[in-house]
Amino acid sequence: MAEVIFPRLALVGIGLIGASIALAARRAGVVGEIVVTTRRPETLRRAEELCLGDRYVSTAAEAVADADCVIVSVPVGACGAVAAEIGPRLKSGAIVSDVGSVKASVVRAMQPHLPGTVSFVPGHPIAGTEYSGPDAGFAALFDNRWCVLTPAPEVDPEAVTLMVAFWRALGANVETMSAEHHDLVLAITSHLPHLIAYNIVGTAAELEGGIRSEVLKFSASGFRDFTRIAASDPVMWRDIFLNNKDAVLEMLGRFNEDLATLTRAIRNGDGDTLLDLFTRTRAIRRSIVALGQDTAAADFGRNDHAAAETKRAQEETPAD
Ligand SMILES: NC(=O)c1ccc[n+]([C@@H]2O[C@H](COP(=O)([O-])OP(=O)(O)OC[C@H]3O[C@@H](n4cnc5c(N)ncnc54)[C@H](O)[C@@H]3O)[C@@H](O)[C@H]2O)c1
Ligand SMILES: O=C(O)C(=O)C[C@]1(C(=O)O)C=C[C@@H](O)C=C1
Repeated sequence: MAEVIFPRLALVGIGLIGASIALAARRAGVVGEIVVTTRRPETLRRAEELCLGDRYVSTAAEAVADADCVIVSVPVGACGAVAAEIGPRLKSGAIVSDVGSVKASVVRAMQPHLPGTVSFVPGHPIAGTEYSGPDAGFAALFDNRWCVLTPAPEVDPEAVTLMVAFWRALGANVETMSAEHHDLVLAITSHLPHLIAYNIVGTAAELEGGIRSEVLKFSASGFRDFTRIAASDPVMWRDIFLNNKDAVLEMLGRFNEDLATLTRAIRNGDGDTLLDLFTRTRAIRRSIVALGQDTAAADFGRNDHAAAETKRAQEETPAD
């Protein structure tokens, strides 16, 4: 039996990530009691039906009382308001963390509301799917995925050690870095890919009637892969782009320059430029696969949900 790291864990927000933390923490046996709270009563009821926690309470302030660790798993734009609500109720010595996809703005929004008696260890598990809500959670989500922690240099190292141990127990590999560095890296590896997916699916949707229906009919795996990403939660992604504006604009600027180079190569029939880039990008894909960053856990969960979604869509769509 694993050692309990946090006798009482409070989860504020119980969607895909909050639910997966609950399931993975239970699987690992590293928490005593899990207290769950979320904004909407129907989501809280659903979390209870799914047995994600031990206690379910209607306010974040109530949930965090006496918690050893509090993990906030709500859209990044809502983190500041949650911190303002829980700040006065936190136990002295507690650890507060989050899972937001953007770090610097979340730190700016949350830190001022947290008392000096608690340790703030912001986090971001780089693992997810395009699904949302408590039903989407699964215990293996973090297996062999990265979790980045961005504690300020003055944070109690003991608190950081506990959070590292917690995420490792959940299956993740952990690295610490500054919030600003995290935001720059994630702008290119996660945020820009989502922007491109939203844009290409939007462009296809704007095509005139005849072509548009053919795009849907003949959507082969290339376009289909983009539609998966473009199905990700709209509120979550609105908040990410609004909160990582500078880093995303920096990467978008570089992207646009490189796209102009490709545009010119196609116009000029410059096959060497195309071949050179495509050869280098294939090598990158192969090294990512070799590192084991593209497999197993998340795909397992995603495929389960994808199969369920396909079945649902088939049942709901009348054959014509
Ligand atoms: N989905 C992913 O792939 C992924 C991966 C890593 C990190 N994240 C980050 O995790 C966080 C949660 O994402 P998720 O995918 O679990 O989302 P989700 O939509 O599945 O769940 C969000 C939860 O937050 C609650 N919530 C929503 N708005 C709120 C508000 N204004 N105030 C309080 N609670 C509110 C919801 O009721 C729900 O319980 C986000 O910050 C996101 O950036 C997401
Ligand atoms: O796999 C997916 O569906 C994801 O988009 C997950 C993904 C990512 O971009 O890798 C999305 C946002 C999170 O902050 C972390 C992970």
